[in-house]
Amino acid sequence: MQHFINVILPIPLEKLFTYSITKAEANFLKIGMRVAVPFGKSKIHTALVAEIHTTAPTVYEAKEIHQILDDDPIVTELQIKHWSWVASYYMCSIGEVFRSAVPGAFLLESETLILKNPESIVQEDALTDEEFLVFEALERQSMLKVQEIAAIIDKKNVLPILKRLLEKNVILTKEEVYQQYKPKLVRYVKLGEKYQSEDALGALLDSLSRAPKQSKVILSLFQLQGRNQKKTTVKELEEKSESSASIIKTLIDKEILEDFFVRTDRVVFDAAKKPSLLKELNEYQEKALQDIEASFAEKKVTLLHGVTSSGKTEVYVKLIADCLEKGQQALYLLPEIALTTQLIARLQNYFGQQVAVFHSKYTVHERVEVWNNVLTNKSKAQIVIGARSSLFLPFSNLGLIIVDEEHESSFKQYDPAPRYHARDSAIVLANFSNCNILLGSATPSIESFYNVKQQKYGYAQINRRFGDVLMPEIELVDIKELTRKKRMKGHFSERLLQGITAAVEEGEQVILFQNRRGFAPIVECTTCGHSPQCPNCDVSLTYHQYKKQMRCHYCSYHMALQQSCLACGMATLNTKGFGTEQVEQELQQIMPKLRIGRMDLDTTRGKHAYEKIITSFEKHELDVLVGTQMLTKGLDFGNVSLVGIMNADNLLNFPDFRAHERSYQLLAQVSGRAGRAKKRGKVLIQTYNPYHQILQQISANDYEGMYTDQINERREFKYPPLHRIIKITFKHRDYGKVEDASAWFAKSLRVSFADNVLGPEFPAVSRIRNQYLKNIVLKMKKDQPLGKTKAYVRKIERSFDTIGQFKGVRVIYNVDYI
Ligand SMILES: Nc1ncnc2c1ncn2[C@@H]1O[C@H](COP(=O)(O)OP(=O)(O)OP(=O)(O)O)[C@@H](O)[C@H]1O
Ligand SMILES: [Zn+2]
Repeated sequence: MQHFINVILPIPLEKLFTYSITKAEANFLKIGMRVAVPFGKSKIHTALVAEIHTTAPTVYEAKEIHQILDDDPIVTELQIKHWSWVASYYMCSIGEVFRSAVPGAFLLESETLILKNPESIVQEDALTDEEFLVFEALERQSMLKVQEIAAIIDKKNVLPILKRLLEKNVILTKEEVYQQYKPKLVRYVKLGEKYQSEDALGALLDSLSRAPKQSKVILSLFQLQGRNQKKTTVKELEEKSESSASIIKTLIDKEILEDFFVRTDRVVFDAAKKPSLLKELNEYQEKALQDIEASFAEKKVTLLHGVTSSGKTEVYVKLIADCLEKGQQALYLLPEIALTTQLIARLQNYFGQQVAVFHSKYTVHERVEVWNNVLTNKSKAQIVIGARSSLFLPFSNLGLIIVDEEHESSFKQYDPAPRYHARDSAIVLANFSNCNILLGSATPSIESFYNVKQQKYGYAQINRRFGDVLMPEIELVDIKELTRKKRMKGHFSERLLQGITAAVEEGEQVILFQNRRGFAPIVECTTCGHSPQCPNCDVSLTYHQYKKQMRCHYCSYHMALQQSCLACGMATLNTKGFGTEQVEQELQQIMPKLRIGRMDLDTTRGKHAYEKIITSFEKHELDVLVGTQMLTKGLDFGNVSLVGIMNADNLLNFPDFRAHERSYQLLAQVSGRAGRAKKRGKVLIQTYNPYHQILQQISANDYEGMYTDQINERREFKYPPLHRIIKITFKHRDYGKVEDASAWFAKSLRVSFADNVLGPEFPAVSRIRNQYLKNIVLKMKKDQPLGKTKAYVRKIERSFDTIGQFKGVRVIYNVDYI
């Protein structure tokens, strides 16, 4: 009898590929192990075993596998089941899900470039002979392909060796080097082990009396440590003792000093610190908790709808504690992990070292570590906090998923495939894992609230803020009149300036929100009307005053600000619109004494930049924080009494059927940062259109009213959650090709779906990085069988692929989203 495996290759192949294996291999292999397989012209790929069987493929002859890479599965069968759901629902291949789900180091192939990890301190005696050979080869040549390494050490089976070296942090794959984020190691010193006792120390100082420079180093170390009781870096010691690196090195060589390295950015929890007791819930939180538990008992997805600062996090903490008590794992999904230092600290405070953070910005090594800890159910990874990709971790005993801020649009991945929604995929994962799932938000998505209304989801509510602080008072400031009468100071109304002054005089803090970064979104010539465009994208360039640059926010294009118009040559360039940078600058001019900070993509690029701004605002080193929507995400500042929204209108006029819902959510979330701890907060919203329905609903805190309006609109215009949509995007450098390809596709779709096909239409930004884009939207009734529809669309795509004229046009699917 012959044996075969079907494997998942990390590439966009529609089908699993079959390879032949020996009987012994069949006995050894398990689903979820990796194998190295030949694919295409002499290429070796890492593939994942998905099925083991005895049926030979009919249309091709199965090749043999190259080798087995794992001793135990690294992926569970449940994951494979979940990944195939993701692939089929979001119309991509399971290989694409596999590729994005596992750390890059799991996917070595013959072409992968390997290099030495420059940050790592390698203990050579901890390496096996073979590992050492690889290490040595990389000392001589900085970068080698996997197949070259195989040749050097004369071994075909090189992948298992590389796998171990990756785990030991000795080597890196090339992709990793290109990651924008590099971990930083700081070098510290302490007194050597031998000199810890008084006697030994005395003897040492005596013996050093003839080496004044060395003894000065030792004395400086005492001074530094004595004063602040903390670890001393080599750099500090060098400066303090006015010595050189070589003197310190001599002392280290003599084992009088000992150096050690600490990663500065890793989320480490002080093991010595005792976890805090959970807070006692108030009666509203308690009631919500009971409702959630009752709903869990009925196996329902449950929505916790609690106003901002109602203490939802403490309810999650209770549920997590219960889950751990049952010996199960908990997953805490967040929209953007970079923005959550506050939350991580809060959870570590309760659960100590059981909290693991999974983060795409972490090194491969760290991601592999979390992966393995989750797989083997280590105590270090009982709670995983992570952004959307942590959904793909190898949980073996998942008891609870929390989707915090479930309404957030960043749960949707747009590029590359899988173009999935993490909340919806989490619901399916919970179902497959038979575990509880809680969605939480102060402003639930229309979809989730609809499911509550349909009684598909359970529901729990907290209507008041913790500590009975009132919801902030919201005031709309009509700036249309003020602008006409020229009574604005820059972009500030008198009312807003008064508010800021009053708050700051009381020793309170202010948050100002503007939805655009940069100084001004558009530069326009007042003579000829020309405004500089990005040469690669169909958008105007944004003016950034600080760098005196015009920048494209879609690609990285930038140019120096021109003195005169490129079209007509007149020196009449003017800015239109405004961004956070301008808000900051104007306010500083109006109130020079104010301490103002700014938080947007431009000020938070460095790894710690974000944390720094938050911390200095928390410590009240700043009076005012100006920022983009980064400010909205779950921040908890006690001293903010005023939130100012500079201009609500640009949010509302977005060309997306979710624009009004999003505006409501965004405004409610920013407003929610005001008055959280003691006294009632105030929100001032500047707008040209105070009668806009959404602004009225925001002022009245009327979520239900907003929901009713939106659901009616969605019903009328056939949008989710009442209808399903698939957006099909066509992409190519050639304008004409995109036109023809999309027209052909739309015509084919119309044969079956008639009026339910919209477009093709160019999106608002119809060219990005020199690629033209055109969209078709397919709408479906809820009861129309989804699988059949998708299969039909795929069939059209297959015919499309055979048409030579459309070669190279990319077809991209987005399900449920536009
Ligand atoms: N039971 C409790 N005992 C003491 N303090 C509490 C309790 N519940 C909440 N708090 C405090 O109230 C504040 C608001 O709570 P929390 O941040 O959990 O609200 P939230 O509902 O998650 O808000 P948002 O949706 O705006 O992020 C926090 O500072 C928190 O420490
Ligand atoms: Zn561009």
